[in-house]
Amino acid sequence: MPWQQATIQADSAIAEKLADALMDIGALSATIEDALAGTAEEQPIFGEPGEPVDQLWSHSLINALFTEDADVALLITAAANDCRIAVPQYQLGRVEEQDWVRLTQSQFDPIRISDRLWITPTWHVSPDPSAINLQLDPGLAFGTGSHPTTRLCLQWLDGNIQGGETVLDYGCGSGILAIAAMKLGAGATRGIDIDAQAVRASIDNAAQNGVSGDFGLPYSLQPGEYDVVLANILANPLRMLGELLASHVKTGGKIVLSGILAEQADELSAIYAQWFDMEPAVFDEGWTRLTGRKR
Ligand SMILES: C[S@@+](CC[C@H](N)C(=O)[O-])C[C@H]1O[C@@H](n2cnc3c(N)ncnc32)[C@H](O)[C@@H]1O
Repeated sequence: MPWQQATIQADSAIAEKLADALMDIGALSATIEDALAGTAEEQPIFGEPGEPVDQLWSHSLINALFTEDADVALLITAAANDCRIAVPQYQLGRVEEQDWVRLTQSQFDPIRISDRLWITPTWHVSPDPSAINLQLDPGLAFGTGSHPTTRLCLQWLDGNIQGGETVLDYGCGSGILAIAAMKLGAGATRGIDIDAQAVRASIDNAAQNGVSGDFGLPYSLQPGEYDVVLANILANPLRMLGELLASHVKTGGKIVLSGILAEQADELSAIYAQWFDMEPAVFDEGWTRLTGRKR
């Protein structure tokens, strides 16, 4: 069944309200994007829990999907009336029925972390069968290896795990870091996440990869010290979790922090310097990895 797609130009001040009104009035979906995406004027916007983003792009586009028989002109007019704005300019197109699973899968290729470490979706043949291949499919939990924050941690693991280290992955998401650590030879490994769905995904992904990490919610984390603690979360939780994370690192052990924007690096490094001898930050696409050795 094909659908009708309206691409609507919207003032940033009204884009969110108009998208909501379109949904209320019968659109199947309504997403907002940067009208300048893919150009030099593209405007990245990052949000943090507890710091809601009240800003949209200066030029926004709403992509709204409607059934084949919907009177799109009438619906957009009604939504505009709801928002008390003039009927916006829009273009109408058709979205044909496709094999959506295949289309989605075609967007995920194997990711090379290093010569010996690859992240490969299950439907792909591994590019190098002799390498360490993590089989991970995109799912509901964060962590497919494509995001710079994850990649920075995987590169650290690849360069630093020698064998037998105990590892805590705090904010494990898909479990990718814990699983990579185990595949690289780490010893007892624990993964923690506040999201029960992430814990479930980590358990499933570990089984898929033939390793058996111990994953759970934060309350299940017992006092104990690890050789390596990884936390790819975001600056705000990392600010608050410093003391807790430090308490789980052995003297001489390592902390690896990611999910930090480049401009937040100095501040976060100063916080963790209370417990760790911090090392120079490493940057990738505007994101930062911080590492330190526990005193
Ligand atoms: C950016 S994802 C990282 C996932 C994975 N470790 C990776 O590197 O790709 C952050 C994860 O941290 C979890 N998280 C956020 N705040 C947390 C907290 N205070 N305690 C535990 N987990 C948290 C989120 O649910 C999410 O799964």
